[in-house]
Formats: sequence, structure tokens, C-alpha cells
Amino acid sequence: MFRAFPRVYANTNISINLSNNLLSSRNVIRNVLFRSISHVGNIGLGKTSRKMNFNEKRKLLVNVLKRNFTESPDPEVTIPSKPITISIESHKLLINWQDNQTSKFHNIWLRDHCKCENCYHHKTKQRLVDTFKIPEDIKPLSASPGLNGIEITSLWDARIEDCPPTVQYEDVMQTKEGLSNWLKKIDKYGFCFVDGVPPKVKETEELAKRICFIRESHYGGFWDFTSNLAHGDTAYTTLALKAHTDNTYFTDPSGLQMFHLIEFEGKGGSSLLIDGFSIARKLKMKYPEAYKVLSTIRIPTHSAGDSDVLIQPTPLAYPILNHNPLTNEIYQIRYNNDDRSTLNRLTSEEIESFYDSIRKWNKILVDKENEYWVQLEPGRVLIFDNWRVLHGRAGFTGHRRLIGAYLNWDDYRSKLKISCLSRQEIEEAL
Ligand SMILES: C[N+](C)(C)CCCC[C@H](N)C(=O)O
Ligand SMILES: O=C(O)CCC(=O)C(=O)O
Repeated sequence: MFRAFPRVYANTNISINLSNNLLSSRNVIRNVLFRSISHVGNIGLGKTSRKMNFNEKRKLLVNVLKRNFTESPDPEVTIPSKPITISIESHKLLINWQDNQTSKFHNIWLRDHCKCENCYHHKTKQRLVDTFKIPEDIKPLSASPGLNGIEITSLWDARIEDCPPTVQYEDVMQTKEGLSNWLKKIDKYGFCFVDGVPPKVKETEELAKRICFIRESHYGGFWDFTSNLAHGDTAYTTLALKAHTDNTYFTDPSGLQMFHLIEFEGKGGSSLLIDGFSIARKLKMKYPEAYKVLSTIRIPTHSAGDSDVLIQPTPLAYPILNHNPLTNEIYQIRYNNDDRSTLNRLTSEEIESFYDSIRKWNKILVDKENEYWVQLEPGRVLIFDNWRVLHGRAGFTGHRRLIGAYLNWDDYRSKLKISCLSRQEIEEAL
């Protein structure tokens, strides 16, 4: 489970697995965000004169990190004074160890050596990743030691179509490992398909509850809807829906959203997924000023389509791009241009910079290279992180029945941590 161990002794052969299928909590542990898909595998460093055993490495890492935060190193292990630091060059990641040694990893090498199940065949021990599709300029967005080592969250684009994260229903429902693997994929990619799900309400609802209880809302609990305007929202029509995140009108938008298309006789209606963190990164690189505007200007939102509902968040308006105040890393996107209320609290300058910035955001959002279109089908359940992944829908004709649910962010993250960390690790994360 542990992927990164601090290099303490010169020439110590330690393995760093910068795997990105680590448990990563955006609020507690900083991630390394790569621009496109990036998974990395074991990295051997130097020749060993003394091989630290597994527990020593792990204990040292945890204590190094504790020291960074609590100045209370474990008495069993002498802790060097300097914390690990990681710096990013245009083509390399540098890990600066406590003993003043520096390890250099080429970004393309890191990506090419991923050992996750999508990139490496663990039985045949052969590489599955297409080396020649790795962008030459791939690089991390940021990097820092995490609780379980240096963690990398994968960003993706339309190419995810070649190998979308997918698990099997039976595995998820029958085994703890199956559930844990599902949750880790949702954490790593921001979405995951579950194949082999009986196209029925009962089984789909049970699947959602495998993670946690379903979140009730003014749309109900486990929803089962068609284009009958049962609720005053365009989701209940045949209209196309542009890329958005749900619940921008809730103070606490739902963390996960599950869809299972169980009936469809008609045309169109395919689903759109976009990695919002990848879009945000591209915006930051190309239009840093626009990124700053969308990270600061607050946008009022509402849900008022039902006669007995007027939902607005507290405070009334949030930025579209929201950052963790401790780490300044993006942790939540709140974007639904249709659910945006009147902009009546902005200055004239803010109005101009908002529209200029949102146009730049949209220009990247609608770029085909960032859009993953997929036709949902009975038996294949989609679940996605509503704080990161934008979704949408093509317009359609005919009968289309979609069932699904919202799950709370905190309860999802709780299940992820409980299913991936030992009791001791949980203790150490508190
Ligand atoms: C409940 N169900 C998913 C069917 C519809 C939700 C309506 C989506 C709403 N416009 C939003 O963006 O939050
Ligand atoms: O009908 C769909 O495929 C998705 C509808 C939607 O975007 C939503 O309910 O938020």
C-alpha cells in the first residue's frame, strides 16, 4: 500500500512507487496532479548497502511527515532534521531527501513505468501503456509527500475512452477488495464504470448503498426519471445539457452521482464526461488571469423549478473553482451555467472580467480533445465525483429512463479511507 519511502541513507536501495491509485484525500493529503493520465510504478534508487525493511521505511515516512506537522518523531527511529521536498522541473521531478541527496525522475519515465492494472499486466509482467502516446511535455502540476507517500492524481482527456476505469459488479458486491478497488478508481480518475449490474432499481440502489446511504434531495432519494418534467429541471426534458456539475445551489453539493440507463428506445442521449481538474489546469496554464477570476468571483445560484422549492447556498455565491485554504490546491468545481442566478452584485469591472474568463473556460471545456462521450447502456453503471468531473447529455428523442442517486462527499471519502487504510494508518491520519 505504501508507495514512497524517504531516502535517508546514501545508496540505500529504496523503492518508490509513485502509484496514483493511492488513497488520496484532497483535504488532508496533497496530490501530485499530472496534466494528462499519469500513473507511475516502482522506482529503484541506487545500489543498496543496507536495505530498509518495509516497516522501517513506512514508519520512517510517517514520522518524517509527523515531524513536519507535529514535531514529535517516533523515538524508535532517528529523524533527519530536513523534511522531504519535491520540486518540479520542465521534464523532471526532483525529490530532495533529508540527507541532502536529490533523486531525479524524468516525467515521461514516471508515466511510462506505471504499474497500475491499466498500464501493466501483472500476470505477464508486460507493459500495457502505449509509450508513444505519452505527451513529450507531460509533467506534474504539483507534488508533495502525502500520508502514504507521494501521491499522484491522474488527470485525463478524451483519450480515456481507450481504457475507462471499470470494475465488475460481482467483485464490488461480494468482496472488500472489490469495493476498495472501485473506490480507489473513483478517487484516482473521478469516475468509474461498474459492468454486469442487473438493469433494475433494487440492484442499482444496493450498489449505491455499498458506498454509503443515499442522499435525499428535493428530487427524492433514489431517483428514477424520464423526460416528463416530473421536476422543474431540464434534466427531466429531452434537451441537451452542456457540461456541468450538479447541485451548485446546495451549500454542500453531492460528492458522487450515479447513473444507470435502464431503458432507452430513441435516438441521441449519449453522456458526456470531462475532467474538470484537467480543464482547470489548462486554463491556469493558458489564461492564468482567467483562472484567478474564476477562483475568486462568487456566482449566485439557485434551484427554483419546483413550485415548492427555492434552494440557494449559504453564502449565496461561491467561486466556480474552489481551493483548499491550507494547500491552495483545487478541490471542488461548482459549475452549471444554466443554474446561475442573476449577476447583480458584481462591479462593472468584475462583470467584464467574469464574462471574459468564463468564455476562456468554456473554450477549453468544449474542445473535443477534452470531451469523453459515451452511450450509457443497461447493465453498465456510471458513478462520478461531482466535485471534479463535469457531465452532460446530448439531446434525445423517444423514451429514456435513467435511475441513480446522489451520495454525500464526506460519507464517500469516509468509506474510501476505511476500505483502504489500516486502523493504525487511520490513527496516524487523525
Ligand atoms: C436528480 N437528477 C439527477 C435526476 C436531476 C438533477 C437536476 C440537475 C440540476 N440541474 C443540477 O445541476 O444540479
Ligand atoms: O440525463 C442524463 O443523462 C443526465 C442528466 C443530468 O445531467 C443531471 O441529472 O444532472
